[in-house]
Amino acid sequence: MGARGVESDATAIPLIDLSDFDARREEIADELWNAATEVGFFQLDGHGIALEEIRAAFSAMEAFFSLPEAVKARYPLQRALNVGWESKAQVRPSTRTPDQKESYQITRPHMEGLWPSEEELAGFRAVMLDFERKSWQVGMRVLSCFADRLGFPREFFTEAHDPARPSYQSTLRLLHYFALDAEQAKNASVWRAGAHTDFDCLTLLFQREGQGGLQVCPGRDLDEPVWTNVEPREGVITCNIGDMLMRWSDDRLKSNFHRVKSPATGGPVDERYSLAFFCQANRDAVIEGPAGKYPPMTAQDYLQGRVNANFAALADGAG
Ligand SMILES: O=C(O)CCC(=O)C(=O)O
Ligand SMILES: [Fe+2]
Repeated sequence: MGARGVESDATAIPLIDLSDFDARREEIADELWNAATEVGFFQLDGHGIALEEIRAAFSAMEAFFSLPEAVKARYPLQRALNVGWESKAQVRPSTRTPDQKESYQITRPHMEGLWPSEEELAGFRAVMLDFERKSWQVGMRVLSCFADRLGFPREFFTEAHDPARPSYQSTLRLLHYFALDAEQAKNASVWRAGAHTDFDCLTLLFQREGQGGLQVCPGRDLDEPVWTNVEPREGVITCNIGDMLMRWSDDRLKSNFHRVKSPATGGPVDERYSLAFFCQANRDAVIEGPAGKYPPMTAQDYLQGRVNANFAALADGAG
């Protein structure tokens, strides 16, 4: 998975319009189900988050990452709680080198002492909390369609991702991929984000036009992966199914590999920003599929198992 691999644009990433949701629920649920069972990736339009709100979140994120390193370092990543700032600290089993990026994680119940002060960055906290809530609403809408199709009560996943509970662990992640000089850009072992699947139920990704690089590999077990570019479109949300929902659906919904490659321009590469919202079920939610394919497990134990497996893979040299 560390190699550059074959690239093709043969796989279409479905674009699904959520507008007029209540009246069109059945039709939308069909489209989401087909995309999630076949490709594992889809894009959303008509989702109700205004372009100005998305732009405001990107501006606030840029302002955060422009703070001096010494200020950002006051809010360091707390791995166990998935909050705070890291830089070049994420190593993937697929590449074994640190992703060339910095990120800042927001997980509502655990932010004490981790917000930059109003003097350091006025308005940041309010913009981000608002954006987190709006992203959550879109995520829950999509998950309610999967609940219908899986035979769960419609609000089943909304209750499992309840932000009012201390066990809430959905996360908004701000991502800044560094500019690369020509040497780094052509170095095959320099990765923006190495190939991985997400651990959560559903990921919502906001990208900027002209700042591409996300590639997906539909078909989880391919020995020879074929990578498809996901073109960024402003205002469109790119979604993927994560491992937690794959397990919860008895493997019917597909969590697929994806990565962020530096574009092969032959020269230096500009920086890139993206925003990801991870719908990750509350720690005490019990993951149990309708057909009982896997034994029940809490979301906390599930995630811990995944994190441990990643560390083990890094330690024993498996890719
Ligand atoms: O920045 C991107 O386009 C993708 C990020 C991603 O896959 C992740 O953070 O899990
Ligand atoms: Fe991801």
